[in-house]
Amino acid sequence: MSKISEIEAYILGREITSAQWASLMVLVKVTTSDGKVGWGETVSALRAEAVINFVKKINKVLKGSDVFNVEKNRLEWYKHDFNLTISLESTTALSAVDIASWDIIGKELGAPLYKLLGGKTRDKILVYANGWYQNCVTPEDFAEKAKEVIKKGYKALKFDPFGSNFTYITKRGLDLAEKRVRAVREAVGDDVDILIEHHGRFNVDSAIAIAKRLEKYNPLFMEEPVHPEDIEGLKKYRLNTGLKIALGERIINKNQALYFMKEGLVDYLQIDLYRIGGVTESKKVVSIAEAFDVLMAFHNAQGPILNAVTLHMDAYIPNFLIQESFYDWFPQWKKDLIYDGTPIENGYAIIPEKPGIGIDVNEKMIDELKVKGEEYFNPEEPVWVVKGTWKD
Ligand SMILES: O=C(O)[C@H](O)[C@@H](O)[C@H](O)[C@H](O)CO
Ligand SMILES: [Mg+2]
Repeated sequence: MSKISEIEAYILGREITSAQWASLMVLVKVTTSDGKVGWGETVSALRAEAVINFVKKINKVLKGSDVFNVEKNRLEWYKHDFNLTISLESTTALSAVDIASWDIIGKELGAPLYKLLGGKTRDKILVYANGWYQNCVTPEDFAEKAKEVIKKGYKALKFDPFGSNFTYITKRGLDLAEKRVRAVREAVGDDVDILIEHHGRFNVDSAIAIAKRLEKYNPLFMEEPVHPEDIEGLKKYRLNTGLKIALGERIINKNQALYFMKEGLVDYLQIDLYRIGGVTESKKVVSIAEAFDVLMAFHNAQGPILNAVTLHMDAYIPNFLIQESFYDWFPQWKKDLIYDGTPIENGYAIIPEKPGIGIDVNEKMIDELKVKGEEYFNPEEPVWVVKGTWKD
């Protein structure tokens, strides 16, 4: 039996790049009694230290457990934690341990993760670019950077054109957002999909005004148009607009996901393996989504291990729309950490084929990348924006 002998977690980072949250990652290492190692990764947005503490608690609960028993191990933590399904810190810590466990399981069985999940429904993964618009302020800035994205072969790109507008969008803010979107649409042409990111920061009347102004540019979807807890607003948005709604990156349990689908409030579900419980829980949500004809567009905005494991989910699921990718805009150390193991080719990601998650971690880099002290914080710009875009 492959018993879990040690679960470790480190905050890794170097310089602040495309955004603060993208400049850190929490790396989780699971080691078994027979020396097998699995890698997981989880959230860092202002919670890195808290998540590390939860991983230490999970280590206490799961040490000695069989790494293959992913359901039992989850239930064991659920039994002890009492708040697993309502605590982001707890669910992200467990998610990383779950991802690392599946990495070991694949290595033990000599199979890439997608083969354990359901094989290949697609041979490569259509991706959309994010992170490409760092420091873009004017419409010309956005157009110029968008052209570079298309030159790399991407067929879709996402961006947040709303600057520092929050809750209520001003007329000036709406005019400038439209100019930015129009500039991108003109730069990329009609055959490339543009996806609008709101970062869940508007009241519903602003979100509806935005939809009415931007629908002529035919966005593939409108992501998190209203504040994430504003269910009544989302219902009103659904009644007043015809655009597709994408959401889910903040969902931390399958019951929340079910609610949005049961109420018809989501077209494209963006759960993230690092928030909802890793591979084990994501598999369940994918099946619920399939039953509601909801397509998957996994959120994937952290680091290279999370990116790789998400590609295995994309490989097998029947209800796939498109995959988010920051890969080409990762700080170099994130690519070097996995020997640049999951490159994007002409707008598609290649599915890793080696056993487990299918990437190798450059362990020699870990010590040098360990962040000492407090996470970086910039009071001028929220942690979740692409750096240098909280401007009008
Ligand atoms: O859709 C996305 O990729 C996310 O909204 C990112 O833009 C966030 O900034 C990040 O997830 C914060 O942790
Ligand atoms: Mg988002």
